[in-house]
Amino acid sequence: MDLFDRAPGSSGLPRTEHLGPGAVLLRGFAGPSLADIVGDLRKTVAIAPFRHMITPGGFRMSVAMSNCGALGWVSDRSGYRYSREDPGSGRPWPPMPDSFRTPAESAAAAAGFQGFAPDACLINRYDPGARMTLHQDKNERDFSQPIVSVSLGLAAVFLFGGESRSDRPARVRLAHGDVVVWGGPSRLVFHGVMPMQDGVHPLLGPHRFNLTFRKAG
Ligand SMILES: O=C(O)CCC(=O)C(=O)O
Ligand SMILES: [Fe+2]
Repeated sequence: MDLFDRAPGSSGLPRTEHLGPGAVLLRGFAGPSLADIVGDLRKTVAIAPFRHMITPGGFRMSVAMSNCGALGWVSDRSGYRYSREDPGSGRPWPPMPDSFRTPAESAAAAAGFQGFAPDACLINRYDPGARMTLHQDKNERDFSQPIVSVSLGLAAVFLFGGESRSDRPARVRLAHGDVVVWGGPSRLVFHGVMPMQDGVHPLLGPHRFNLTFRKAG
C-alpha cells in the first residue's frame, strides 16, 4: 500500500491518515481478511472466553478481554503483565490464527515497520458504555516494535494523545476493518477509547471488538 495514496475509500475519507510520527490509520486495511478474522475470532473466544479483568487498584475493567498467541496480557490485584497461560483455565492461550497474524504483519510493513512478528494478541470486547481510559502500552520488552490495532464491529472514538497524559488527544473514528499502527517516536503515546454508544453491527451485534498485536516477549 502506498502511504501517500490519498484517494478516498468507500467512506469518502482518505484511506491513510497520519496520526503522528510513526503512527498511521489504515482505513479498511483488514477488509479482505474480515470474513476469516471473524470466523477465527469466534473459535478463539470459544477456547479462551472473554472475562472482565480486575485492575491492580481493584476495579473491574468495563472492557471484556481474552488473548491468543504465545503470550497474553493479564491484569489482577498483583499488577499488569504478560502470561503464557490463561489464568481462567491454567492452559496456554489459543494460538494466533494466520488470519489475524498476516494482515497485522502487512499493516505494520505498510506503516514502515518491516519484520514485525507479534507473539501476543489482546482481544477486547466493548459493549455499550465500555471504555478504555488513556494509557500507554508499556508491558512489552522491546519498544522498537510497534502496536497494531484492528477494529471490528461497531465503530468507536479512539483517543490518540501524546507522550504526556495531559496532552489533548486527537479523536479518531475507527470502524469495522480499520487498522491503526503506532511505533517509533509514537510507541509510548497515551491512547484510549471513548465510552461506546449503543448500536447493533450487522455481523457482530451490539459490540465492538479490537485486536491489538504486540511483540511482548
Ligand atoms: O480498543 C482499542 O482501539 C485500543 C485498545 C488498547 O489500547 C489496548 O488494548 O491496549
Ligand atoms: Fe493500549
